[in-house]
This record gives sequence, structure tokens and C-alpha cells, in this order.
Amino acid sequence: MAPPARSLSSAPVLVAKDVTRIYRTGSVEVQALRGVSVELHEGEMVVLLGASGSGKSTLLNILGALDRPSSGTVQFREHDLTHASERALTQFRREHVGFVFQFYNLMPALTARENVALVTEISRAPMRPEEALERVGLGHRLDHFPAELSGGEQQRVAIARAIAKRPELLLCDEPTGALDSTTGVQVLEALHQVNRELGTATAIITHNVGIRRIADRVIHISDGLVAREEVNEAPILPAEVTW
Ligand SMILES: Nc1ncnc2c1ncn2[C@@H]1O[C@H](COP(=O)(O)OP(=O)(O)OP(=O)(O)O)[C@@H](O)[C@H]1O
Repeated sequence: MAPPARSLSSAPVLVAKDVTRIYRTGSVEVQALRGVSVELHEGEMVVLLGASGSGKSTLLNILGALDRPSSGTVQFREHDLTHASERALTQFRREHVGFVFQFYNLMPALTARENVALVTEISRAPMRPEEALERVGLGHRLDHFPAELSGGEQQRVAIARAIAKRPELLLCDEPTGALDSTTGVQVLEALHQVNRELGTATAIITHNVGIRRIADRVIHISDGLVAREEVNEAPILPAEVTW
């Protein structure tokens, strides 16, 4: 049976208001975001859907404080990130945000366990690397090197690394973009399980419209704006996604 939709009445973890982002390269300006307002709530799984170039990655980078908006505000709980120092933003990312990217960025000379331990060693109250890997179904692959793992398994190590610090936000940019449908579903299952068990507010960027059905809420981005939002009353399980 499909899990129940999360309530939007849960507390907002992150609130972005009227965010714009202009990239300037020489005399050329690209307005990547034109006034985007979004909220991410505790326990929620949100899918950001939009065509190539619509501004999804730009938005995710700003939500995760990897980049700053040209105008507008971003607030994490009671903290204003817009005017925070670089040091405060680094601390925010380190303590509260897990990132998952399309290419897994694992250290090839380290095992799965060691890749996760890189993060747990600098976190305040992390889970053990073994627990993080168990949560993504890789408890039996602790001592394998990335080259000994499939693409989907490597991405699950990247997810374990992202969640081991128990972040309040998990931001994923095309996490299944390099994967076939079977391994892509396994990655979505890992993200779904973490979201449901740990209550981590999770945002997933994708072009894959099939994936939108696992979300509690879908935010459609078009030409640097939120074109519309939809709430899924009955999200489906990742195993039911048709690619
Ligand atoms: N560093 C940059 N410098 C200049 N322009 C940029 C930069 N990054 C992105 N852009 C431009 O901003 C716009 C939005 O890009 P963004 O990567 O956010 O889109 P996207 O929706 O994530 O696309 P994709 O699905 O292809 O990854 C595009 O027109 C892109 O060319």
C-alpha cells in the first residue's frame, strides 16, 4: 500500500522568498531565477521538475547555501542565510545539509565505509558509517571499493555519506540521472526510506516525470519561475515508478 502523504502543516525547515539569480559572464547576463518562492517542510519529499536550463540546479545550490541569491531571502528555521558570513554558511552546510549529485564523487581509494567515515569524523552527532550504509541496503558491502560496486550501489554510498550526519535537509540533483531504471529505483527506495524513517526534508531534482509520483509535493520550474505546485494526496512507492 502507498504511504500516506506528509502534512504540509509540518514546520518549514527552509523558506526561500522571491529569489533571483543572475549570472554575469563578461557583458552577458543570464537570469537563471526570476523570483522563486519555495518552502521545504519537515519530513516532506519534494520533487523539482523542469526542462533543461529552467533553473533547477541554480535553485538547489541556493537552497543548500552553495551559492547566494542575487536578491530575495533564504531562511533556515530562524536563521537568515542571505546575509550570513561564509563561515556561518559553511557551518550550516556541514551540520544541516546532505547533498547527492548525479555523479557520486566518491574517493576511489577508500572503501564504502571509509567514504562515509570521511563525513562522520567531522560531524557533531553522526550515525556510525555501518548504520548509514545499512539504511541504504549496503550493510553487506562495507569494505568494497567504488570500482567494485555498481552505479546504483555507488550512488547509495553517496546517499549514506550524505545522511550519516543526520541532516535536516537532503538535496539531490539528478540522483538517478546516470542510472538505468532498475538501479534508479533502488536509489529512489534508499532516498524514500531515509525520508520516511529519519524525517529528513528531501528535495530531488529530475527531468524524469515518472519520479514525480513518489513525491508529497511537486514543484514545476519553468524559465526561472515556479510554474505551479501540486500536492500528491497518495504518493506511490519507488518500486511502482514507471521510467
Ligand atoms: N555558472 C553559470 N554561469 C552562467 N550561466 C549559468 C551558470 N550556471 C547556470 N547558468 C545558466 O542558468 C540557467 C539555469 O541553469 P541551471 O543549471 O540552473 O538549469 P537546470 O534546470 O538545472 O538545467 P539542467 O536540467 O540541464 O541541469 C541556464 O540558462 C544556464 O545556462
